[in-house]
Amino acid sequence: MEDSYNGEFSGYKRIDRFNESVTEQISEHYTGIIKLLGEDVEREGLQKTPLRVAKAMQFLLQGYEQDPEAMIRKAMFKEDYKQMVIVKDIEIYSMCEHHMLPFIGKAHVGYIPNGYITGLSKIARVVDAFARRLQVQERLTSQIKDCIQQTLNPLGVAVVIEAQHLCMQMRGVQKQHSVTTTSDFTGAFERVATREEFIRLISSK
Ligand SMILES: Nc1nc2c(ncn2[C@@H]2O[C@H](COP(=O)(O)OP(=O)(O)OP(=O)(O)O)[C@@H](O)[C@H]2O)c(=O)[nH]1
Ligand SMILES: [Zn+2]
Repeated sequence: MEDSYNGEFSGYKRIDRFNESVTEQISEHYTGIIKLLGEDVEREGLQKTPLRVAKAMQFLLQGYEQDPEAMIRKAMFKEDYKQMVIVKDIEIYSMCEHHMLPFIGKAHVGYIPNGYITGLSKIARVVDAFARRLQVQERLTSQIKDCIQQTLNPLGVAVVIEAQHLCMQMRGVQKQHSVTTTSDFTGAFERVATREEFIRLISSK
């Protein structure tokens, strides 16, 4: 999808234009899938649906085209601040790799700088870049943590994700209200007191 990048590489992909050949191929597959599911792909409402779905799926899974480490590395600033930085309530729209159905929730990310801070928006961009892939919630949590640890080399990183999985709500076990919480920590957050401070801060309204 070479032609879908902005000129200067910064880790982001332009999301308003997709590679035409890939879009066309995905679209053809969806035409087949819709037919196999018993629908008439020629009827008016469905004529453009395979194309729309092809674009939607590429949007939802655009994380493969992004480089989360590059996003942070281009916005690292020297700073002596050594207290906790927390970005909480970052919306997550990810796709369960088992059923290709969404899981939706919030990520809370904290780190304790060790000479460098990063732009706050970059934390949310890193979350998005990993979320917009076929995922399990556990791996998503760890990938966000590893990315921040490897780039900023902070004194510690903490990531908590709370999410609802449509594969458990719309189908399968059909539990409408279940919420899954995952967490992963490094460094200073392995100390109970530090971790508890983080949990207290992300729990406050
Ligand atoms: N650990 C984990 N499991 C997930 C996640 N998303 C979906 N799942 C689970 O993946 C499992 C796949 O189990 P399978 O038995 O292979 O699939 P299935 O027959 O469709 O399972 P049911 O959903 O129970 O009907 C299910 O238990 C899902 O709930 C996730 O992010 N993490
Ligand atoms: Zn699933």
